[in-house]
Amino acid sequence: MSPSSQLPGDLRQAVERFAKEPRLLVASDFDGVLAPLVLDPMSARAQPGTIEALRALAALPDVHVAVVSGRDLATLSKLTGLSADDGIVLVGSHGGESSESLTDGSSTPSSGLGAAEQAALEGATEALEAIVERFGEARVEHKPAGVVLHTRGMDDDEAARASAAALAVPDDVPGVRAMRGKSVVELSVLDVTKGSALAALAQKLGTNVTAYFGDDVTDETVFEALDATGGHVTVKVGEGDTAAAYRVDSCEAMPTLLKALLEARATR
Ligand SMILES: O=P(O)(O)OC[C@H]1O[C@H](O[C@H]2O[C@H](CO)[C@@H](O)[C@H](O)[C@H]2O)[C@H](O)[C@@H](O)[C@@H]1O
Repeated sequence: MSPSSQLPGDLRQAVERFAKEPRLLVASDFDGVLAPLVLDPMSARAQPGTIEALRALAALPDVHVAVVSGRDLATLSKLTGLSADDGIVLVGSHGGESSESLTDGSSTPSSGLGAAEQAALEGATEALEAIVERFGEARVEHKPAGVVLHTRGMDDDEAARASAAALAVPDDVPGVRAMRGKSVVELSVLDVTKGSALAALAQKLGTNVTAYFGDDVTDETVFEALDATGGHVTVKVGEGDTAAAYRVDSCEAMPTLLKALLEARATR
C-alpha cells in the first residue's frame, strides 16, 4: 500500500496539490510530532522514517526543509542528529535561535543575551528553582534564553499548582514571558514565536507554500499565519483546539505523512 493511500482523502488531496507548487517549505515541530512524548526530555527520539524522509525531501530541487522547536538549538541538533551540513534548517527556542540566519540581512543566527535579558533569565531561574523545591517531583530544564518547568508524571493537582506558580513568575520578574506547553511552563526572555520565525524563513528562501506539522499551543502561531486558501498545508497532530486545516490522530501518522509528501513531490 502506498503511503499516500493511507492518508485521509482530504489530506491526501491537499498533499498532492501542495507537492505540485513550484517552491516548497516543509517544516515540522519536533516533540510530539517527529518524536513521541516521553517522561525524560533527553530520551526523546524521532520516529524511524521521519528524519530520513525530511533528508530526502531536502535533497529534491526547490524543496526546503526546517525543524522548528521549542528545544534549544544545540539540543535539537543532538536529538535529531541534524547539523548545518544536512541542508535542513534547525530553528530552536521557539524561533529565538537558528542554524542559519532567518533573514537575508546581516543578523547572526544566534546572538547572545543582553544584560537585561540575562538578568531576567537569572530571576526566572531562581523563581522556578524555588517552585521545584516546593513541589518535589517537578523538574527544571535550562535553555540559553529560557527555563522550563516540567510536570509530566506528577499528580494532576500538584502539577496544576506548580504550573500556576510558574505562570505567575512574570508578575514579579520583569522581561519574562510565560508559555504553556504539554506538561510544561516555559519562562522565556525572548519575544519570539515559531510563526514569525517560519514566515521570515519562507520569505528569505522565496518559497511560495509551506507545509507545517505541530501538536502544541506554540505551533498555533504557525497555523494561524498559514491560510489554507494560499495552498499551505497545516496539520495538527493529536487532540485540542487548532487553527490547522487538517488533523492526524497521533504522531504515529508522521512517518507515513512525510513519506506521502516525499513520494508526491518526487513523482509530480
Ligand atoms: O516545540 P517542540 O519541539 O514540540 O518542543 C516543545 C517542548 O518539548 C519538550 O517538552 C515536551 O517533550 C518532552 C519529551 O517528550 C516531555 O517530557 C514534555 O512533557 C513535553 O512538553 C522540551 O523539553 C521543551 O523544552 C520544549 O519546549
